[in-house]
Amino acid sequence: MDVDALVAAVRNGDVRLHELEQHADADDAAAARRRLLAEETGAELETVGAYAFDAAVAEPNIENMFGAAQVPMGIVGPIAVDGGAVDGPAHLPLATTEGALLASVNRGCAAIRAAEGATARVLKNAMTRAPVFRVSDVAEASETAAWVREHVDRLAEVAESTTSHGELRGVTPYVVGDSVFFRFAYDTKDAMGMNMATIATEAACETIEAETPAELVALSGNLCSDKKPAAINSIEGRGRTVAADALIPREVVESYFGTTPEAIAEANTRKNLVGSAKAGALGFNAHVANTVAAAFLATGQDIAQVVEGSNAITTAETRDDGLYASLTIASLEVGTVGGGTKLPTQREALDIVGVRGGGDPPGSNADALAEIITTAALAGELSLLGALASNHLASAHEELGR
Ligand SMILES: CC(C)(COP(=O)([O-])OP(=O)([O-])OC[C@H]1O[C@@H](n2cnc3c(N)ncnc32)[C@H](O)[C@@H]1OP(=O)([O-])[O-])[C@@H](O)C(=O)NCCC(=O)NCCSC(=O)C[C@@](C)(O)CC(=O)[O-]
Ligand SMILES: NC(=O)C1=CN([C@@H]2O[C@H](COP(=O)(O)OP(=O)(O)OC[C@H]3O[C@@H](n4cnc5c(N)ncnc54)[C@H](OP(=O)(O)O)[C@@H]3O)[C@@H](O)[C@H]2O)C=CC1
Repeated sequence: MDVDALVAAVRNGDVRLHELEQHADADDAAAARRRLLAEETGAELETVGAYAFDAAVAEPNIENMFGAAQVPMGIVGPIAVDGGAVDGPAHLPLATTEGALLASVNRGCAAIRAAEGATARVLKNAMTRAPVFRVSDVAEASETAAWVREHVDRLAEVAESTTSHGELRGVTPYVVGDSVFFRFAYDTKDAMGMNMATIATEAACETIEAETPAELVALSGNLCSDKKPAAINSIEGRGRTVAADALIPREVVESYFGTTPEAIAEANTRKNLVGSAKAGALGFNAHVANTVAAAFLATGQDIAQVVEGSNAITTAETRDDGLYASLTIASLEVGTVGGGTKLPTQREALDIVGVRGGGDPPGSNADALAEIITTAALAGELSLLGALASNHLASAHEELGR
Protein backbone atom coordinates (compact mmCIF):
# COMPACT_ATOMS: atom_id res chain seq x y z
CA MET A 1 0.00 0.00 0.00
CA ASP A 2 1.14 3.58 -0.55
CA VAL A 3 0.86 6.28 2.11
CA ASP A 4 -2.61 7.42 0.94
CA ALA A 5 -3.90 3.86 1.09
CA LEU A 6 -2.38 3.31 4.56
CA VAL A 7 -4.05 6.47 5.87
CA ALA A 8 -7.39 5.42 4.39
CA ALA A 9 -7.07 1.90 5.80
CA VAL A 10 -6.52 3.23 9.34
CA ARG A 11 -9.42 5.68 9.00
CA ASN A 12 -11.74 2.91 7.80
CA GLY A 13 -10.73 0.68 10.68
CA ASP A 14 -9.27 -1.96 8.33
CA VAL A 15 -5.73 -1.64 9.73
CA ARG A 16 -4.61 -0.63 13.23
CA LEU A 17 -2.08 2.17 13.64
CA HIS A 18 0.60 -0.20 14.94
CA GLU A 19 0.10 -2.70 12.12
CA LEU A 20 1.11 -0.45 9.21
CA GLU A 21 4.50 -2.15 8.70
CA GLN A 22 2.63 -5.32 7.73
CA HIS A 23 1.33 -3.51 4.64
CA ALA A 24 4.16 -1.17 3.63
CA ASP A 25 7.82 -0.41 4.26
CA ALA A 26 8.79 1.23 7.54
CA ASP A 27 9.31 4.72 6.06
CA ASP A 28 5.84 4.79 4.45
CA ALA A 29 4.32 3.45 7.66
CA ALA A 30 5.96 6.32 9.60
CA ALA A 31 4.79 8.86 6.99
CA ALA A 32 1.20 7.61 7.25
CA ARG A 33 1.33 7.90 11.06
CA ARG A 34 2.65 11.47 10.76
CA ARG A 35 -0.18 12.41 8.43
CA LEU A 36 -2.82 10.87 10.69
CA LEU A 37 -1.29 12.48 13.78
CA ALA A 38 -0.99 15.88 12.09
CA GLU A 39 -4.65 15.80 11.06
CA GLU A 40 -5.80 14.60 14.48
CA THR A 41 -3.77 17.06 16.56
CA GLY A 42 -3.00 20.00 14.29
CA ALA A 43 0.74 19.56 14.96
CA GLU A 44 3.19 20.20 12.13
CA LEU A 45 5.52 17.22 11.89
CA GLU A 46 8.02 18.16 9.21
CA THR A 47 11.10 18.17 11.45
CA VAL A 48 10.23 14.96 13.24
CA GLY A 49 9.90 13.30 9.83
CA ALA A 50 13.22 14.62 8.49
CA TYR A 51 15.33 11.81 9.88
CA ALA A 52 18.42 10.65 8.02
CA PHE A 53 18.31 6.86 8.35
CA ASP A 54 16.28 4.05 6.88
CA ALA A 55 13.34 3.46 9.26
CA ALA A 56 13.65 -0.29 8.68
CA VAL A 57 16.93 -0.40 10.62
CA ALA A 58 15.12 0.96 13.68
CA GLU A 59 12.42 -1.72 13.65
CA PRO A 60 14.07 -3.74 16.48
CA ASN A 61 14.26 -0.54 18.56
CA ILE A 62 10.81 1.07 18.30
CA GLU A 63 7.13 0.36 17.66
CA ASN A 64 4.58 2.77 16.18
CA MET A 65 7.43 4.90 14.78
CA PHE A 66 6.44 8.23 13.24
CA GLY A 67 9.81 10.00 13.19
CA ALA A 68 12.90 10.67 15.23
CA ALA A 69 13.74 12.90 18.19
CA GLN A 70 16.76 14.91 17.10
CA VAL A 71 18.86 16.08 20.02
CA PRO A 72 21.85 18.34 19.36
CA MET A 73 25.19 16.57 19.72
CA GLY A 74 28.49 18.18 20.66
CA ILE A 75 31.99 16.95 21.30
CA VAL A 76 34.30 17.03 24.32
CA GLY A 77 37.96 16.16 24.48
CA PRO A 78 40.52 15.04 23.86
CA ILE A 79 40.10 13.13 27.10
CA ALA A 80 43.55 12.20 28.36
CA VAL A 81 43.12 8.94 30.22
CA ASP A 82 45.30 6.01 31.09
CA GLY A 83 42.84 3.13 31.44
CA GLY A 84 42.77 -0.62 31.75
CA ALA A 85 41.10 -0.88 28.33
CA VAL A 86 41.66 2.57 26.85
CA ASP A 87 44.84 4.53 26.44
CA GLY A 88 43.66 8.07 25.61
CA PRO A 89 43.33 10.55 24.10
CA ALA A 90 39.70 10.04 23.07
CA HIS A 91 36.84 12.29 22.03
CA LEU A 92 33.35 11.74 23.43
CA PRO A 93 30.14 12.93 21.70
CA LEU A 94 27.47 14.20 24.09
CA ALA A 95 23.82 14.81 23.15
CA THR A 96 21.95 17.26 25.37
CA THR A 97 19.68 20.28 25.44
CA GLU A 98 21.37 21.84 28.49
CA GLY A 99 23.46 24.84 27.47
CA ALA A 100 26.81 25.16 29.33
CA LEU A 101 27.07 21.41 29.93
CA LEU A 102 29.43 20.68 27.04
CA ALA A 103 31.52 23.74 27.82
CA SER A 104 31.80 22.62 31.42
CA VAL A 105 32.81 19.02 30.70
CA ASN A 106 35.20 20.30 28.02
CA ARG A 107 36.77 22.68 30.53
CA GLY A 108 37.33 19.80 32.93
CA CYS A 109 38.90 17.78 30.08
CA ALA A 110 41.24 20.70 29.30
CA ALA A 111 42.31 20.88 32.95
CA ILE A 112 42.89 17.12 33.07
CA ARG A 113 45.04 17.39 29.91
CA ALA A 114 47.03 20.23 31.45
CA ALA A 115 47.50 18.02 34.50
CA GLU A 116 48.97 15.21 32.43
CA GLY A 117 45.88 13.09 32.38
CA ALA A 118 43.58 10.93 34.45
CA THR A 119 43.67 7.25 35.36
CA ALA A 120 40.61 5.01 35.02
CA ARG A 121 39.86 1.36 35.68
CA VAL A 122 36.84 -0.95 35.43
CA LEU A 123 36.76 -2.60 38.86
CA LYS A 124 33.85 -4.98 38.38
CA ASN A 125 31.67 -6.18 35.53
CA ALA A 126 28.38 -7.83 36.45
CA MET A 127 25.00 -7.31 34.79
CA THR A 128 22.30 -8.68 37.07
CA ARG A 129 18.84 -10.20 36.82
CA ALA A 130 17.04 -11.30 40.00
CA PRO A 131 13.91 -13.47 39.64
CA VAL A 132 11.53 -13.95 42.58
CA PHE A 133 10.15 -17.38 43.54
CA ARG A 134 7.25 -18.42 45.80
CA VAL A 135 7.81 -21.14 48.44
CA SER A 136 5.49 -22.39 51.21
CA ASP A 137 7.50 -21.19 54.21
CA VAL A 138 10.93 -20.12 55.43
CA ALA A 139 12.13 -23.75 55.77
CA GLU A 140 11.49 -24.27 52.06
CA ALA A 141 13.05 -20.91 51.31
CA SER A 142 16.22 -21.91 53.15
CA GLU A 143 16.27 -25.31 51.39
CA THR A 144 15.89 -23.67 47.95
CA ALA A 145 18.61 -21.10 48.65
CA ALA A 146 20.95 -23.88 49.77
CA TRP A 147 20.27 -25.93 46.61
CA VAL A 148 21.10 -22.94 44.41
CA ARG A 149 24.30 -22.18 46.36
CA GLU A 150 25.43 -25.78 45.83
CA HIS A 151 24.55 -25.93 42.12
CA VAL A 152 25.90 -22.68 40.67
CA ASP A 153 28.05 -24.61 38.17
CA ARG A 154 25.01 -26.47 36.84
CA LEU A 155 23.00 -23.24 36.60
CA ALA A 156 25.93 -21.62 34.77
CA GLU A 157 25.93 -24.43 32.22
CA VAL A 158 22.19 -24.00 31.58
CA ALA A 159 22.32 -20.19 31.49
CA GLU A 160 25.37 -20.06 29.23
CA SER A 161 23.75 -22.48 26.77
CA THR A 162 21.59 -19.53 25.64
CA THR A 163 24.51 -17.24 24.71
CA SER A 164 27.88 -17.51 23.02
CA HIS A 165 29.25 -14.49 24.91
CA GLY A 166 27.68 -14.26 28.37
CA GLU A 167 29.30 -15.88 31.43
CA LEU A 168 27.55 -16.42 34.75
CA ARG A 169 29.77 -14.96 37.49
CA GLY A 170 27.63 -15.77 40.52
CA VAL A 171 24.17 -16.17 42.05
CA THR A 172 23.30 -14.54 45.40
CA PRO A 173 20.16 -15.72 47.24
CA TYR A 174 17.98 -13.35 49.30
CA VAL A 175 15.06 -14.64 51.39
CA VAL A 176 12.10 -12.58 52.60
CA GLY A 177 9.60 -14.88 54.35
CA ASP A 178 8.11 -17.11 51.67
CA SER A 179 9.74 -15.19 48.78
CA VAL A 180 13.18 -16.21 47.48
CA PHE A 181 15.20 -13.98 45.15
CA PHE A 182 18.31 -15.03 43.24
CA ARG A 183 20.52 -12.21 41.97
CA PHE A 184 22.25 -13.67 38.88
CA ALA A 185 25.37 -11.71 37.82
CA TYR A 186 26.86 -12.04 34.33
CA ASP A 187 29.88 -10.86 32.43
CA THR A 188 28.09 -9.74 29.25
CA LYS A 189 31.30 -8.70 27.42
CA ASP A 190 30.59 -5.84 24.98
CA ALA A 191 26.79 -5.95 25.39
CA MET A 192 25.04 -3.94 28.10
CA GLY A 193 23.45 -7.35 28.49
CA MET A 194 19.93 -6.91 29.80
CA ASN A 195 18.31 -9.05 27.10
CA MET A 196 21.17 -11.55 27.28
CA ALA A 197 20.98 -11.84 31.09
CA THR A 198 17.18 -12.09 31.05
CA ILE A 199 17.15 -14.91 28.48
CA ALA A 200 19.94 -16.79 30.28
CA THR A 201 18.24 -16.40 33.68
CA GLU A 202 14.93 -17.69 32.35
CA ALA A 203 16.68 -20.93 31.36
CA ALA A 204 18.29 -21.21 34.82
CA CYS A 205 14.89 -20.61 36.48
CA GLU A 206 13.46 -23.65 34.70
CA THR A 207 16.15 -25.79 36.33
CA ILE A 208 15.48 -24.27 39.77
CA GLU A 209 11.76 -24.99 39.39
CA ALA A 210 12.47 -28.57 38.29
CA GLU A 211 14.87 -29.31 41.17
CA THR A 212 13.35 -27.40 44.12
CA PRO A 213 9.85 -26.70 45.49
CA ALA A 214 10.14 -23.05 44.41
CA GLU A 215 7.76 -21.64 41.80
CA LEU A 216 8.75 -18.68 39.66
CA VAL A 217 6.54 -15.63 40.21
CA ALA A 218 8.42 -13.03 38.15
CA LEU A 219 11.61 -13.23 36.09
CA SER A 220 12.52 -9.79 37.44
CA GLY A 221 11.93 -9.43 41.17
CA ASN A 222 13.35 -5.87 41.51
CA LEU A 223 16.47 -6.96 43.41
CA CYS A 224 18.27 -6.72 40.02
CA SER A 225 17.62 -3.65 40.20
CA ASP A 226 16.93 -2.24 36.73
CA LYS A 227 15.93 1.40 36.12
CA LYS A 228 14.98 2.21 39.72
CA PRO A 229 17.03 3.98 42.41
CA ALA A 230 18.29 1.14 44.66
CA ALA A 231 21.03 0.91 47.28
CA ILE A 232 21.94 -2.62 46.16
CA ASN A 233 23.37 -1.23 42.91
CA SER A 234 25.33 1.44 44.79
CA ILE A 235 26.86 -1.18 47.08
CA GLU A 236 27.22 -4.31 44.94
CA GLY A 237 27.50 -2.63 41.54
CA ARG A 238 25.62 -3.42 38.33
CA GLY A 239 27.02 -3.39 34.81
CA ARG A 240 30.46 -1.82 35.11
CA THR A 241 31.83 -0.42 38.38
CA VAL A 242 34.36 2.19 37.24
CA ALA A 243 36.71 4.62 38.97
CA ALA A 244 38.73 7.54 37.58
CA ASP A 245 41.05 9.99 39.29
CA ALA A 246 43.42 12.88 38.55
CA LEU A 247 45.92 15.06 40.39
CA ILE A 248 45.52 18.65 39.22
CA PRO A 249 48.42 21.03 40.02
CA ARG A 250 47.50 24.23 41.88
CA GLU A 251 48.33 26.49 38.92
CA VAL A 252 46.07 24.46 36.62
CA VAL A 253 43.20 24.66 39.14
CA GLU A 254 43.72 28.42 39.38
CA SER A 255 43.97 29.07 35.64
CA TYR A 256 41.12 26.79 34.50
CA PHE A 257 38.70 27.11 37.40
CA GLY A 258 39.61 30.52 38.83
CA THR A 259 39.76 29.13 42.35
CA THR A 260 42.00 27.09 44.67
CA PRO A 261 42.32 23.36 45.42
CA GLU A 262 41.21 24.13 49.00
CA ALA A 263 37.99 25.82 47.84
CA ILE A 264 37.09 22.95 45.51
CA ALA A 265 37.85 20.36 48.21
CA GLU A 266 35.67 22.24 50.70
CA ALA A 267 32.82 22.61 48.19
CA ASN A 268 33.01 18.89 47.50
CA THR A 269 32.92 17.95 51.21
CA ARG A 270 30.11 20.28 52.18
CA LYS A 271 28.03 19.80 49.00
CA ASN A 272 28.68 16.32 47.61
CA LEU A 273 29.31 14.51 50.90
CA VAL A 274 27.52 16.38 53.72
CA GLY A 275 24.71 17.78 51.57
CA SER A 276 24.05 14.44 49.89
CA ALA A 277 24.08 12.63 53.26
CA LYS A 278 21.56 15.10 54.68
CA ALA A 279 19.39 14.70 51.56
CA GLY A 280 19.42 10.90 51.91
CA ALA A 281 20.89 10.67 48.40
CA LEU A 282 22.29 7.53 46.75
CA GLY A 283 24.57 9.63 44.53
CA PHE A 284 27.24 11.64 46.38
CA ASN A 285 28.19 13.76 43.38
CA ALA A 286 27.33 17.05 41.67
CA HIS A 287 25.98 16.14 38.24
CA VAL A 288 27.33 12.80 37.04
CA ALA A 289 23.89 12.10 35.54
CA ASN A 290 24.47 15.02 33.14
CA THR A 291 27.49 13.43 31.46
CA VAL A 292 26.11 9.90 31.67
CA ALA A 293 22.75 10.88 30.12
CA ALA A 294 24.36 12.89 27.32
CA ALA A 295 26.85 10.11 26.52
CA PHE A 296 24.06 7.49 26.68
CA LEU A 297 21.89 9.45 24.22
CA ALA A 298 24.78 9.98 21.81
CA THR A 299 26.09 6.40 21.84
CA GLY A 300 22.84 4.41 21.86
CA GLN A 301 22.68 3.24 25.47
CA ASP A 302 19.39 2.55 27.28
CA ILE A 303 18.66 6.04 28.57
CA ALA A 304 16.50 4.81 31.50
CA GLN A 305 19.65 3.32 33.03
CA VAL A 306 20.92 6.82 33.81
CA VAL A 307 19.17 6.07 37.12
CA GLU A 308 21.93 3.56 37.96
CA GLY A 309 24.62 5.66 36.25
CA SER A 310 24.18 8.39 38.84
CA ASN A 311 25.14 6.05 41.74
CA ALA A 312 28.50 7.76 42.03
CA ILE A 313 30.77 9.24 44.67
CA THR A 314 33.08 12.20 44.02
CA THR A 315 36.00 12.82 46.36
CA ALA A 316 38.34 15.82 46.41
CA GLU A 317 41.26 16.70 48.68
CA THR A 318 44.40 18.80 48.57
CA ARG A 319 47.50 16.74 47.90
CA ASP A 320 51.07 17.59 46.78
CA ASP A 321 50.08 21.29 46.59
CA GLY A 322 47.37 20.42 44.10
CA LEU A 323 43.90 18.91 43.96
CA TYR A 324 43.36 15.15 44.00
CA ALA A 325 39.87 14.24 42.74
CA SER A 326 38.23 10.91 42.05
CA LEU A 327 34.93 9.65 40.75
CA THR A 328 33.63 6.10 41.27
CA ILE A 329 30.48 5.08 39.42
CA ALA A 330 29.06 1.92 40.99
CA SER A 331 26.68 0.88 38.24
CA LEU A 332 27.43 2.14 34.73
CA GLU A 333 25.50 0.00 32.25
CA VAL A 334 27.03 0.37 28.80
CA GLY A 335 27.50 -1.65 25.63
CA THR A 336 29.07 -1.26 22.21
CA VAL A 337 26.97 -4.01 20.59
CA GLY A 338 23.22 -4.61 20.72
CA GLY A 339 20.32 -2.35 21.66
CA GLY A 340 20.53 1.22 20.36
CA THR A 341 24.22 0.93 19.47
CA LYS A 342 23.21 -0.55 16.09
CA LEU A 343 21.41 2.62 14.92
CA PRO A 344 23.26 4.69 12.30
CA THR A 345 23.67 7.93 14.28
CA GLN A 346 24.79 6.08 17.38
CA ARG A 347 27.20 3.89 15.38
CA GLU A 348 28.88 7.04 14.05
CA ALA A 349 29.17 8.37 17.60
CA LEU A 350 30.78 5.09 18.72
CA ASP A 351 33.18 5.34 15.76
CA ILE A 352 34.34 8.73 17.06
CA VAL A 353 35.16 7.12 20.41
CA GLY A 354 36.76 4.20 18.53
CA VAL A 355 34.72 1.50 20.26
CA ARG A 356 32.00 0.41 17.83
CA GLY A 357 31.10 -3.29 17.89
CA GLY A 358 32.78 -6.19 19.65
CA GLY A 359 36.20 -5.65 21.20
CA ASP A 360 39.31 -7.79 21.03
CA PRO A 361 39.23 -9.40 23.55
CA PRO A 362 35.41 -9.39 23.95
CA GLY A 363 34.38 -6.86 26.58
CA SER A 364 37.30 -4.51 25.97
CA ASN A 365 35.30 -2.03 23.87
CA ALA A 366 32.58 -1.68 26.51
CA ASP A 367 35.29 -1.39 29.21
CA ALA A 368 36.95 1.40 27.22
CA LEU A 369 33.66 3.26 26.74
CA ALA A 370 32.96 2.95 30.47
CA GLU A 371 36.39 4.37 31.34
CA ILE A 372 35.98 7.29 28.91
CA ILE A 373 32.48 8.20 30.15
CA THR A 374 33.66 8.05 33.77
CA THR A 375 36.65 10.30 33.04
CA ALA A 376 34.41 12.79 31.22
CA ALA A 377 32.04 12.72 34.19
CA LEU A 378 35.02 13.42 36.50
CA ALA A 379 35.86 16.39 34.25
CA GLY A 380 32.27 17.61 34.64
CA GLU A 381 32.52 17.25 38.42
CA LEU A 382 35.74 19.27 38.55
CA SER A 383 34.32 22.02 36.36
CA LEU A 384 31.03 22.39 38.21
CA LEU A 385 32.76 22.29 41.61
CA GLY A 386 35.13 24.95 40.27
CA ALA A 387 32.20 27.09 39.10
CA LEU A 388 30.48 26.74 42.47
CA ALA A 389 33.67 27.48 44.42
CA SER A 390 34.28 30.61 42.33
CA ASN A 391 30.58 31.55 42.29
CA HIS A 392 30.26 31.27 38.51
CA LEU A 393 27.37 28.81 38.18
CA ALA A 394 24.53 31.31 37.66
CA SER A 395 26.53 33.59 35.36
CA ALA A 396 27.70 30.65 33.21
CA HIS A 397 24.12 29.55 32.67
CA GLU A 398 22.96 33.11 32.01
CA GLU A 399 25.61 33.39 29.32
CA LEU A 400 25.45 29.95 27.70
CA GLY A 401 22.22 28.31 28.76
CA ARG A 402 19.44 30.80 27.90
C1 LIG B 1 30.84 27.74 31.15
C2 LIG B 1 32.23 27.64 31.73
C3 LIG B 1 32.95 26.41 31.16
C4 LIG B 1 33.03 28.86 31.36
O1 LIG B 1 34.26 28.80 32.04
P1 LIG B 1 35.49 29.78 31.72
O2 LIG B 1 36.56 29.38 32.66
O3 LIG B 1 35.03 31.19 31.71
O4 LIG B 1 35.84 29.34 30.26
P2 LIG B 1 37.05 29.82 29.34
O5 LIG B 1 36.42 30.61 28.21
O6 LIG B 1 38.14 30.45 30.14
O7 LIG B 1 37.59 28.42 28.76
C5 LIG B 1 38.15 27.43 29.61
C6 LIG B 1 37.94 26.06 28.97
O8 LIG B 1 36.53 25.71 29.04
C7 LIG B 1 36.14 25.08 27.80
N1 LIG B 1 35.11 25.91 27.14
C8 LIG B 1 34.71 27.16 27.48
N2 LIG B 1 33.70 27.58 26.70
C9 LIG B 1 33.46 26.59 25.84
C10 LIG B 1 32.52 26.41 24.80
N3 LIG B 1 31.63 27.36 24.46
N4 LIG B 1 32.52 25.25 24.12
C11 LIG B 1 33.41 24.26 24.44
N5 LIG B 1 34.31 24.36 25.42
C12 LIG B 1 34.34 25.52 26.12
C13 LIG B 1 37.40 24.95 26.96
O9 LIG B 1 37.97 23.66 27.19
C14 LIG B 1 38.30 26.03 27.50
O10 LIG B 1 39.68 25.71 27.42
P3 LIG B 1 40.46 25.78 26.01
O11 LIG B 1 40.05 24.55 25.28
O12 LIG B 1 39.97 27.03 25.32
O13 LIG B 1 41.87 25.80 26.43
C15 LIG B 1 32.21 27.51 33.28
O14 LIG B 1 31.64 28.68 33.85
C16 LIG B 1 31.47 26.33 33.82
O15 LIG B 1 31.87 25.19 33.62
N6 LIG B 1 30.40 26.55 34.59
C17 LIG B 1 29.68 25.43 35.20
C18 LIG B 1 28.53 25.02 34.35
C19 LIG B 1 28.12 23.61 34.66
O16 LIG B 1 28.88 22.76 35.06
N7 LIG B 1 26.88 23.30 34.40
C20 LIG B 1 26.47 21.93 34.57
C21 LIG B 1 25.08 21.82 34.60
S1 LIG B 1 24.44 22.36 36.16
C22 LIG B 1 23.27 21.16 36.53
O17 LIG B 1 22.61 20.67 35.63
C23 LIG B 1 23.29 20.50 37.81
C24 LIG B 1 23.17 21.22 39.14
C25 LIG B 1 24.04 22.49 39.20
O18 LIG B 1 21.83 21.57 39.45
C26 LIG B 1 23.66 20.14 40.11
C27 LIG B 1 23.97 20.61 41.50
O19 LIG B 1 23.04 20.70 42.34
O20 LIG B 1 25.15 20.88 41.75
N1 LIG C 1 14.88 -7.90 28.41
C1 LIG C 1 14.85 -7.01 29.36
O1 LIG C 1 14.37 -7.24 30.46
C2 LIG C 1 15.45 -5.66 29.12
C3 LIG C 1 15.91 -5.29 27.89
N2 LIG C 1 16.47 -4.07 27.70
C4 LIG C 1 16.95 -3.80 26.36
O2 LIG C 1 17.94 -4.76 26.09
C5 LIG C 1 18.77 -4.29 25.05
C6 LIG C 1 20.20 -4.58 25.43
O3 LIG C 1 20.31 -5.96 25.69
P1 LIG C 1 21.62 -6.68 25.24
O4 LIG C 1 21.52 -8.08 25.75
O5 LIG C 1 22.82 -5.87 25.61
O6 LIG C 1 21.58 -6.56 23.66
P2 LIG C 1 20.94 -7.47 22.52
O7 LIG C 1 19.68 -8.12 22.96
O8 LIG C 1 20.93 -6.64 21.30
O9 LIG C 1 22.00 -8.67 22.41
C7 LIG C 1 23.31 -8.48 22.14
C8 LIG C 1 23.87 -9.77 21.59
O10 LIG C 1 25.01 -9.47 20.80
C9 LIG C 1 25.77 -10.65 20.68
N3 LIG C 1 27.19 -10.27 20.66
C10 LIG C 1 27.96 -10.20 19.55
N4 LIG C 1 29.19 -9.80 19.85
C11 LIG C 1 29.24 -9.60 21.19
C12 LIG C 1 30.24 -9.17 22.11
N5 LIG C 1 31.46 -8.85 21.71
N6 LIG C 1 29.92 -9.08 23.40
C13 LIG C 1 28.70 -9.38 23.85
N7 LIG C 1 27.71 -9.81 23.04
C14 LIG C 1 27.97 -9.91 21.71
C15 LIG C 1 25.41 -11.55 21.87
O11 LIG C 1 24.84 -12.72 21.34
P3 LIG C 1 24.97 -14.13 22.09
O12 LIG C 1 24.26 -13.95 23.41
O13 LIG C 1 24.28 -15.06 21.20
O14 LIG C 1 26.41 -14.40 22.30
C16 LIG C 1 24.41 -10.70 22.65
O15 LIG C 1 23.43 -11.48 23.28
C17 LIG C 1 18.52 -2.81 24.91
O16 LIG C 1 17.75 -2.58 23.74
C18 LIG C 1 17.70 -2.50 26.14
O17 LIG C 1 16.87 -1.39 25.94
C19 LIG C 1 16.66 -3.20 28.74
C20 LIG C 1 16.24 -3.52 29.99
C21 LIG C 1 15.53 -4.74 30.27
